[in-house]
Amino acid sequence: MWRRVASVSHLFSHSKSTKFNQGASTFKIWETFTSESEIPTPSKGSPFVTFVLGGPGSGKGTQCAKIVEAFGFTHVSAGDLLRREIASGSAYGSVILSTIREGKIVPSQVTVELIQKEMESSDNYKFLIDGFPRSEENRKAFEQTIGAEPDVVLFFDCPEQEMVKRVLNRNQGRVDDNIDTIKKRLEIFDELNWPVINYYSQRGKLHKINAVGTVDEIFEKVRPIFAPLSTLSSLFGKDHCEEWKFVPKEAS
Ligand SMILES: Nc1ncnc2c1ncn2[C@@H]1O[C@H](COP(=O)(O)OP(=O)(O)O)[C@@H](O)[C@H]1O
Ligand SMILES: Nc1ccn([C@H]2C[C@H](O)[C@@H](COP(=O)(O)OP(=O)(O)O)O2)c(=O)n1
Repeated sequence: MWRRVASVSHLFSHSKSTKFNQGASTFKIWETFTSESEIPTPSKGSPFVTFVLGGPGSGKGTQCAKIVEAFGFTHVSAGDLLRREIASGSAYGSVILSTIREGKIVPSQVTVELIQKEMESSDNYKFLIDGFPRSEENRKAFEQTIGAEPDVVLFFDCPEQEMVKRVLNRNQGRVDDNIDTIKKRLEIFDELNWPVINYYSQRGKLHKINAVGTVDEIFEKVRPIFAPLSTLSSLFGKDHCEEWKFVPKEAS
């Protein structure tokens, strides 16, 4: 589905101590990583995908905004896409609304289709997929439909009490930000999201982040995970984004 116009992926396959000569200077990249398994290694022909996991109110959306600002990702929030679909009055709208109201998970086919459209309409190659996958069914549907594995998986680990407090204070008028629906969402999170978290943990892709603290404190734990991407920018300048640009297959 995706084609890389030109690739610099070979840079990602070096170990953390690789040195690059640039003029008089020698750059060492990946030094913020502590192990090989933490190095993002986008595969040829795929977008660079980061899944952002965590319970309701754990701060996923807040941290995504910081990552977008610092590292130029495109933020694709599954919850926002579903809410947009409801607002658009589409055929799926009423089913999505009642599912969200009950604190349940919308069928994967619907969510993956919305994510796919959003990715295909973007010029970017770096995506933060926020609030997805929320279940093994979500995960498998994405892999089958989009044909991509995530390069990085973030998991914002937050105590339940803190999540409840944050959601009740969110004040965005969401139909699911009330105590009854939150209880249900937390139950569903416990039941369906842990298998996904364990799956990526076993594959060495999971970055578990303690989500308690100020927004800036938490972001300082997130920043090193993406540092190699900004090292690439400083080595190659903004044009490297163009080199990585993805175009839909049909247009190639
Ligand atoms: N570190 C934090 N400390 C306190 N409140 C936070 C923190 N991060 C986010 N929030 C607030 O908590 C609420 C939920 O955050 P949000 O990013 O929307 O969570 P999620 O996307 O995981 O549901 C928002 O009102 C947000 O402003
Ligand atoms: N992969 C997803 C993501 C969200 N949803 C639905 C169910 C969720 O309770 C709502 C809101 O999701 P959103 O990620 O915006 O909110 P929280 O992280 O739960 O605060 O959307 C879904 O069905 N499937």
